[in-house]
Amino acid sequence: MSNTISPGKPPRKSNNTADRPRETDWRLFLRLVPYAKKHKRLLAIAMLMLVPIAIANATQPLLIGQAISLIRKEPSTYGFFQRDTVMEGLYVVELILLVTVLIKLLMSGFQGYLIQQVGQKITAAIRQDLFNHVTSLAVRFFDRTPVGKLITRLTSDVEVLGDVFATGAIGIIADLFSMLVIAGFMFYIQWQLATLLIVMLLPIAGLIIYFQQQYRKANYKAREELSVLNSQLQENITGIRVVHLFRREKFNSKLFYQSNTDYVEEVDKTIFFDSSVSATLEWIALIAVAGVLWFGGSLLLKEQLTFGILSTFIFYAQRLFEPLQQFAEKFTVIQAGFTAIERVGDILDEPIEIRDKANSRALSGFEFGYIDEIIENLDAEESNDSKIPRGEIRFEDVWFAYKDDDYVIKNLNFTIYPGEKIALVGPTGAGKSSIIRLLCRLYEPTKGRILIDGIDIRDVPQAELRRYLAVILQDGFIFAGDVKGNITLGDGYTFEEVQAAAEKTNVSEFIEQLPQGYHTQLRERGTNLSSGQKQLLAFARAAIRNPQVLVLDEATANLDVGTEALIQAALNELLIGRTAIIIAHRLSTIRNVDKIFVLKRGELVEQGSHEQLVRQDGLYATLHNLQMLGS
Ligand SMILES: Nc1ncnc2c1ncn2[C@@H]1O[C@H](COP(=O)(O)OP(=O)(O)OP(=O)(O)O)[C@@H](O)[C@H]1O
Repeated sequence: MSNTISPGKPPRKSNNTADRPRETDWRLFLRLVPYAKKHKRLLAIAMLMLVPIAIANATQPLLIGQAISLIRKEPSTYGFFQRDTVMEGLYVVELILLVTVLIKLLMSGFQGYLIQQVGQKITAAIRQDLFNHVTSLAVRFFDRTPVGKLITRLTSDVEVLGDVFATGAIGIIADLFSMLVIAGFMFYIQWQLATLLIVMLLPIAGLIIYFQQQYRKANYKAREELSVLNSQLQENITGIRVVHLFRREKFNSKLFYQSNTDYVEEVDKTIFFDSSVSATLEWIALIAVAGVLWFGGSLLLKEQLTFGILSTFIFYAQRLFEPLQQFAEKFTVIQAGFTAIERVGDILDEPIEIRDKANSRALSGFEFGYIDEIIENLDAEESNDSKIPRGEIRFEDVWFAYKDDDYVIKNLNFTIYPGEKIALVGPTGAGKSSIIRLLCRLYEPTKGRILIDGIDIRDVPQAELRRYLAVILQDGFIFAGDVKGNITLGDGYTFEEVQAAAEKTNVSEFIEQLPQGYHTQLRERGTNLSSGQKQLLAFARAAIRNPQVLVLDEATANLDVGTEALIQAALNELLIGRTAIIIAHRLSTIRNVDKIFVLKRGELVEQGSHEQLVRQDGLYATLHNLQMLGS
């Protein structure tokens, strides 16, 4: 067996942490298109309704102007309204006005409902995609991303996106369309006044766009500060016991105060830009009316304009700026929505570092279902032991760094043969758990490769690899749900299989003592179980999966001596014909393994049986002697 202890040259690592450029609004908007496409029909109906709504909207000022022209018997009165009496003409005007009001009222309401419905569906789809994406990301991503930050993006950012639809802010599209129709009507009726209003509109639109951009920047920062705030909250809640035990309340409160103040400062900036937009629009609408009165008045005096048309334009001046004013109201929500798409997009764009190879079979001759076959063979092995032994693990020139060139595993070469029981020992931080993480492909080696039964683990689908290997950690993680669910973890095992797995690992007695046995509800993170009890469940969880390789990372550290002996007896049975890797600090627990690998600062410095290593008088012997002294 090859075992290269001398370290080679560390491999070079590429630095690919280039900043992603900020996306434009248009590109952000396009991100929603694939989601919107799924609701084409509903959206098409909503968009079609824009036409009658906008026409009804633009007709109303015209009708009011016509009523005035009728009363004043002006030449600008349309022939259609010139009836036998003025009153009759007015009735017609009012009737049409009523129809336009009804169209606007009913259609706007229905359109708003449709858009909100689609919006909520889109938001739900984005939330689902985010969840699926986040849970597929490599562990490395979670090392560098605080949980609170992720939770903010998954909950409140997605919620903000939902608000864009829920508050009707999306109606801005209808408002903009209305502006276009109004502009068309104005030019048709009186081009000079129409030009005046459009000329006033353009610089204001520019100013609004400027404020909008500033608001976006400030809002992005505010959301970042909120993430920091949430990370702190999350950290304090999950670590509440340590906070109390070490009296960190005041100290943490000060830290929180700082983050809270930073957040408020950023929010203040967003309020400033938001108010600037509202204020600008408030006075510009009045100036537009004044402009129409001044210019229209002079035309009227020269008898180039009638009172009817002047009144129509006064209404148009208001209507034209109305969408912009509404924009100001919806502005905050829309901009916050863009920030949310940007932040959510950042996560969705995060590449999935560890993927299954699309054509793994072609690359390595690996057959999909390989692990299934092994498991079948394992079942059969109990009665028939003529099968080829499997469960060989080989590390070939493996290097690994969590970040940059800070290698925690250096030039590792070893082979674990089928059915062998191996122990990894070494001082704290030597890299024992990192080896396990690499073996399960939670991280990829920076250099070198890991083989199971001669196949590179990168060529094995992750789901199969992780069924092939079962890992029991010191902290058995518990999900909210019952005991049975925490053993099956959503796989379709029957109740009998769950019971059998628990019996096989000697944990059935403990489960049956729980208030409702296998149906006892466990709280999130298993707060109603002791650390040892959580570990016991982890054994049943591993056993039911019938793994070929079992990894125990300080798996019995939380158990009392009696329970540990019981589990050990069960393990001895379970491990027959299977490969095992055991990490243990208490060297007495691993005395009987086939081989012990001794690690020091990521390097394999010694290997052999307990007796051989004690005789060798190296690091293992020192650790062993120290423990003997202590006991
Ligand atoms: N997620 C991580 N990001 C960065 N560095 C890490 C990470 N996890 C572990 N390390 C570093 O890698 C080195 C090896 O850690 P590892 O957990 O493999 O040690 P170990 O031998 O299992 O230690 P212990 O006996 O204390 O469990 C340590 O120096 C540790 O600081």
